Amino acid sequence: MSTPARNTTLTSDTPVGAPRLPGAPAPQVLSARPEPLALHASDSALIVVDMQNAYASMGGYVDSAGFDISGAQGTIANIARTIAAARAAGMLVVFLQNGWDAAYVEAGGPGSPNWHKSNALKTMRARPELAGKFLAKGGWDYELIAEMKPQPGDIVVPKTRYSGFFNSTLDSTLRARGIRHLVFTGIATNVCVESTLRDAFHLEYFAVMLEDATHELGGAAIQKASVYNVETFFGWVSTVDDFVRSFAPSAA
Ligand SMILES: NC(=O)N/C=C\C(=O)O
Repeated sequence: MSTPARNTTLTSDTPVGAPRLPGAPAPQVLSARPEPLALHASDSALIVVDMQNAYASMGGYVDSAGFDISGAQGTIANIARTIAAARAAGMLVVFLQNGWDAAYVEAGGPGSPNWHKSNALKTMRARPELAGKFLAKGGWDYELIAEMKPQPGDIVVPKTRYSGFFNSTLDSTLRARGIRHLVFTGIATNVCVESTLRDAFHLEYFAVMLEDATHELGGAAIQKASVYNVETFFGWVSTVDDFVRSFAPSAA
């Protein structure tokens, strides 16, 4: 028996996806790597991760903390296109919203690794003039960006850590609706998108990330590494064009 060469991505043309119940509608086939995915709008959700001023707007947390988000505008346009296609197809749209109460109790105190690793909390401690500004519920930084306002039928799930599944209603919200496939977009590819997608894998969801609808924190090599991780270990990788072609062909 031959073993695959190192760093070779195994591919196949046969679509994969969650088992289908008898009588379930025929799936769409989404072109993806390492193989196509078979999913239907009714058993899938579009997950829009943390498209808040903190992560996508100049003057927000990550910009103020020194990360380069100059490329985020293209990502915003691509996510808006994906949301429109999902809504047209009748696919559930879920917005994750990251942050804490205004007193930062939910952020954890010094006994929490989050208190030590969160660059929002660290930046506010280093620059007291910014205290209370980042990721606090009720503030501009916490708000979803103007281009991504939820519409009736969409669901907003607040979260307090990088993974959208941790201490949140996300899993029960999806299971109650029979969702088995998750389509990931948002910021940041290598932090909250990947953390949530990894947890999705462990919770038996089939997860696909639209690589041109995500933006990294840390540079192009980080984006590439995260895409590699998803494609090789945790799920599938596709593009906005392929998603729109599969679910809203008249908009493609
Ligand atoms: N939404 C994210 O990926 N967040 C990344 C870092 C942070 O929230 O500090």
